[in-house]
Amino acid sequence: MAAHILTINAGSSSTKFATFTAGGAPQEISHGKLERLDSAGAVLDELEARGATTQLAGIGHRLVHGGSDRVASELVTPELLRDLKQLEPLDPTHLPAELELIAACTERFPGVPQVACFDTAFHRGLPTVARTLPIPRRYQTQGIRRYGFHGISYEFLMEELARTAGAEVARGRIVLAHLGSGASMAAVHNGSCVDTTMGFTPTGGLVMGTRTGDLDPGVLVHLARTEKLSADQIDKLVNRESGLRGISETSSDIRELLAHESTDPRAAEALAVFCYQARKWIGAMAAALGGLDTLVFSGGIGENAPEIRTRICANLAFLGVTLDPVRNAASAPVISPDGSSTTVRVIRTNEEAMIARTVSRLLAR
Ligand SMILES: Nc1ncnc2c1ncn2[C@@H]1O[C@H](COP(=O)(O)OP(=O)(O)O)[C@@H](O)[C@H]1O
Ligand SMILES: CC(=O)OP(=O)(O)O
Ligand SMILES: [Mg+2]
Repeated sequence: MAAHILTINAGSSSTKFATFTAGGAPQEISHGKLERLDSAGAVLDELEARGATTQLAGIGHRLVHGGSDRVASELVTPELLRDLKQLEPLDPTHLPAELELIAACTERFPGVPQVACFDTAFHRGLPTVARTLPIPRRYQTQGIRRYGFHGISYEFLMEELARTAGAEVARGRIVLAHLGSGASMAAVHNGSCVDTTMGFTPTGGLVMGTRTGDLDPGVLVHLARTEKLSADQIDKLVNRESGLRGISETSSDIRELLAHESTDPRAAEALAVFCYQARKWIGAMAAALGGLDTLVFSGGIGENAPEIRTRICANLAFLGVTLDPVRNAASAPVISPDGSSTTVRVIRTNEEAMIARTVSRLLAR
């Protein structure tokens, strides 16, 4: 059996993995999804059982946070791991588990090169005006600023857009909407990201499955005082108990909320807030770009929920955004009518493929 590349994408709600051919453009051999497993060891046991770990030429990992210094993918070294360990408090939802997986791979597959791909790298060129958070300047030197996330997905979407719609379209004013259990948007012009909804952590921006997104900081001050919430309790509140789950009191999953919205007003309200906020953020990103040529829907929700896309795009005709109902219902590659001033697209993201391409490129050096 020929050597292959294994990619591991440890997201907040699941771990996705895939294997690809090594050498040349990576072709997918297999992929799968693991629901939450308790330990990195258990993840690797499962991958071994599924035959994903034989003949490894390299392993690629998604790392949600790379801090200020990691602006491109790189080979995993002990120094890199030491640096990343320092960043753990910035993203307790993703980073500790990701670093544990790398350590477990080092132990189990000694000598197999590993590559770290950072979600933050796509946003490295954010203009100062977009990356500056309005707190005292001294905190900037501690790295407190907007980073932006989902960058591996955005990189893939941009490559797909250039491949399917052409380089000129990919240079235009584009809003990429990655709507999954974590959700964010990026505003891209001339191939560079000029703004994004997530901030210092993946808790910011749009309302999500279990995360608040942007929230008046005064709410947390109030709760810290009245309920004496600790930092860990606030973390749990804003990352795991809020968003769609918090509003609906039942589920963080759009499918379940859609199934119950006619009988449960809380589910209906959660969906309404999600779609309203997504629409508002598209408007904000379009304002950052000075107009909109292409809107891309992606992620589990963006790719699979026509009803949600319809509700998000309602009232966006002033931006040139309209949907063709038949195309939208089919989740076609283009879901706007012919001749629209703004083209609305659905692109299935593939973070694993993007990671595999990166591993292949770095191993070829
Ligand atoms: N057919 C569907 N209709 C509506 N929502 C869907 C559908 N399939 C998936 N989703 C939504 O996508 C979310 C998961 O998105 P995904 O991008 O796979 O997640 P992750 O952020 O874990 O990578 C689910 O919580 C669910 O709300
Ligand atoms: C950055 C982020 O929120 O990732 P995910 O959607 O995979 O949780
Ligand atoms: Mg994801």
